[in-house]
Amino acid sequence: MKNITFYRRFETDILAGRKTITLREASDADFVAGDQVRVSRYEDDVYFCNIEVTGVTPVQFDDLNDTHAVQENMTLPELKQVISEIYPGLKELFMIEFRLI
Ligand SMILES: CC(=O)Nc1ccn([C@@H]2O[C@H](CO)[C@@H](O)[C@H]2O)c(=O)n1
Repeated sequence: MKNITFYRRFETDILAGRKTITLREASDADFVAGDQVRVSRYEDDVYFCNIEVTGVTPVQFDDLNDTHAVQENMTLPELKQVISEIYPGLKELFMIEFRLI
């Protein structure tokens, strides 16, 4: 089974179904719809759930909108700030949509 990690501060939102996408750089977006993926925390690799990927779509940083923010359980300025910290200067992102399984 493939694996993906999330920063631990997002674990609660993911488990509650409040965060249903993640925006990643290309090297971290090697998934296709239907993939079942093991999810663990980035900091300590502790497993916390499995997800099914429901879609992978390229998205430009400048095209991020309120729908993306809602799917991340953030405001749009918060989301842009978070992404700018994780991927400084990166314009081409990939939206990985998922659901808990
Ligand atoms: C090693 C590494 O890059 N790990 C990442 C990368 C991203 N993300 C989250 O995805 C969304 C958009 O980027 C935001 O909620 C991010 O915090 C994450 O949890 N863990």
